[in-house]
Amino acid sequence: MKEMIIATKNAGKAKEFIEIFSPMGYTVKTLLDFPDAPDIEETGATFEENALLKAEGIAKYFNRIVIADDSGLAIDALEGRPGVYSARYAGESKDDEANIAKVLEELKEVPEEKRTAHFHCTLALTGPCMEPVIVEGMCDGVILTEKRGTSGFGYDPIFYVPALGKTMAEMNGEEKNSISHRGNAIRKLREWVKNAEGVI
Ligand SMILES: O=c1[nH]c(=O)c2ncn([C@@H]3O[C@H](COP(=O)(O)OP(=O)(O)OP(=O)(O)O)[C@@H](O)[C@H]3O)c2[nH]1
Ligand SMILES: [Mg+2]
Repeated sequence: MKEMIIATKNAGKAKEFIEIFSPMGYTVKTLLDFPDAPDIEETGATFEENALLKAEGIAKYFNRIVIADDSGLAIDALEGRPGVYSARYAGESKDDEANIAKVLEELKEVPEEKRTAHFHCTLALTGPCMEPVIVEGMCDGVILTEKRGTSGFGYDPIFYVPALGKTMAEMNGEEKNSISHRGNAIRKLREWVKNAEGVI
């Protein structure tokens, strides 16, 4: 069995990587399976810098190829915030509910037509003796005034995708992966992974 390591401790991301890579015959492991793996500080100013920091740190620890994901929500009316701070927007405890509450409070006076937003996902794949591969995916949406749906994670309940007429938390895994920033980025990497079979 082929095994792939995703350098993430986020269970929501882990589920989405498993959904996409399992049908390709990969057993997907994440850092939730390796509690002793080091914590990599996300000190970068961009998604790409943070994805690279996580991928390089964890590839060195395992001495093998890994993939890292740095992602977040950029809200136009908030000049792109929370951006790279999406996970810890309301504090270091990384509380999804508190993050949503903070965004809704900040957008309180903002009318529907100005509540446009975008999810970004940057993936970095790297390992010993190779140049990193970087891909990006995006998804456009609108921030609602209250939560809808219970699936997914993070800001999914307030992120409405006009193309499907649902919030990301109202979609099943297949629907979300078909249009999401992460799904779009993983599909770009999938070609690279197919061509590198036997190396990963
Ligand atoms: O509603 C959402 N649906 C998504 O599909 C999604 N993707 C990212 N995000 C938000 O952006 C942060 C990433 O920050 P992040 O890349 O640093 O990841 P993280 O700290 O959660 O885990 P790790 O991979 O670093 O271990 C996450 O925590 C979420 O708040 C999402 N929210
Ligand atoms: Mg993080």
